[in-house]
Amino acid sequence: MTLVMKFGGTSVGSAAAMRETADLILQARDTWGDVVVIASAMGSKPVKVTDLLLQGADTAFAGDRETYPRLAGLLRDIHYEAIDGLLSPDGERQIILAEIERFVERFTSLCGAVSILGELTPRALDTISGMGEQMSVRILAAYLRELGYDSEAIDATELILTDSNFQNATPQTAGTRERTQARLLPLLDNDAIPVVTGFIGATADGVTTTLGRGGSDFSAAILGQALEADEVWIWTDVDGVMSADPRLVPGAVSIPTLSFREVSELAYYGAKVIHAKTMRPCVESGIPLRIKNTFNPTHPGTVIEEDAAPTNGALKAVTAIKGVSIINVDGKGMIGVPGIAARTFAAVARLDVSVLLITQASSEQSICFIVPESSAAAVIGSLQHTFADELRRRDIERIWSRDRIAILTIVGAGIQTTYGIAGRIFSALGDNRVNVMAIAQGSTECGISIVVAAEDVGRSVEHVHALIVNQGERDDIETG
Ligand SMILES: Nc1ncnc2c1ncn2[C@@H]1O[C@H](COP(=O)(O)OP(=O)(O)O)[C@@H](O)[C@H]1O
Ligand SMILES: N[C@@H](CC(=O)OP(=O)(O)O)C(=O)O
Repeated sequence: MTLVMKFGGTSVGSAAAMRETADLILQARDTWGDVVVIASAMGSKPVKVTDLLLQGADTAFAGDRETYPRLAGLLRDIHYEAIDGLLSPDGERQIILAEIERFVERFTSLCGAVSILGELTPRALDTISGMGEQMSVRILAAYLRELGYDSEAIDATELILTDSNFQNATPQTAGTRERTQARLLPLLDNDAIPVVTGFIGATADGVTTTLGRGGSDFSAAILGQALEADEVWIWTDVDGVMSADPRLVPGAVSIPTLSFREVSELAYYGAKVIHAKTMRPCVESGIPLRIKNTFNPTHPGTVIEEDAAPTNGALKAVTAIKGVSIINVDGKGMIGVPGIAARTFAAVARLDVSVLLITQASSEQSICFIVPESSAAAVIGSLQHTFADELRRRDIERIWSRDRIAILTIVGAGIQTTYGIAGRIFSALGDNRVNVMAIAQGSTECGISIVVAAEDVGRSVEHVHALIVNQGERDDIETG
């Protein structure tokens, strides 16, 4: 039996966390036989190594030559402290310290080059930001060896073949399968434990790419699919997927079972606990996914599979994304004119901006959609250019945006089929003076997304969450 286990930044964030992680790896190995480990960059909150690497690159690009050397020192300290806590002086300590030192020097010289050239390409950003995982896997694998187990740190640049869409690369399934099986199966046959970098892959030319922020979960699913694993487990710092972000809602409860569709909707609309792309390889290969807490491993966490248990109540979780803008294209001259929507979204697509939610008034007098706040001005410019004639003729009266918007998403498989659900949600918001600016039924039909002003989002999450936990007697949501 093969189990792929991914450990997030907090699970490898310190020597103590890495000890817990190593215990979990060895226990799983006793039960499953073959275990493949994926690790993220060290990230004991609030300091995430990936953030430090990106900050170094960004400040160097801005011409600041003081910050990246300071960050290099911090990177060295974080990794050296873990090494000192895990590896003995008569073991591999010096060798691994020297390996980390080489990465720190590389970071410093790459940032130096960025500051001199005044150029920071997405390709350079991927090389720099992927180094956190390259450092953490070397420490974890060395610690497993120190405990007496055969283990090898592997850069996923050897396994995950991607396109060259730097920062958000797409894996190529066939090439990845071939490389992964060729590299990992012999190790597993020899009872070794591969410890693979999350987050990164490489183009056919061997250039490092990254799979998008939080992408180590996706790495685990990609490797699970490539190895035809029996299950993929994501180890993090909470008891699975919860009814809301526990950092925002202290009363959030763990959800024992969810379907792939429900989790995809939650992840897409901001639940950071799992990366939105993780589900696809698992769905394609029918591999169940489990989310568990490294720091509370006896808790069963959340199991995600196609046939999740039917729900008693309809609502399971609420999530929110901030930092988005609403864009409106309004005009009576749009009524019944074919192609307005197509031209609107073509204008957005030209900017490579992703649209998070769309609604259209039934009279076709307005199209409204949501984009990241950072893209709003460019989107407005592109739409004004596209519809210059219609604006002149006043067929389109106004193209406008509003910043400081949030999307609230409520998920649950029974949401469409249970009477009164939408009414209860809107009453909860209305009774608490939250103005609803737009609504969309989730594309996967198990969610409702509601657009509200950013200042209302905290209250909205709180009151909708109260509805979730007060749905009466339920056995699909744990309340303890
Ligand atoms: N619905 C949710 N359920 C559980 N955790 C959530 C949810 N929404 C947001 N989170 C946040 O996701 C965090 C875990 O993701 P992340 O910080 O990326 O961990 P890791 O470093 O282990 O990948 C949790 O600490 C929690 O604050
Ligand atoms: N280290 C990368 C990838 C990742 O998935 O990290 P984590 O598992 O800690 O969220 C990031 O911060 O984006």
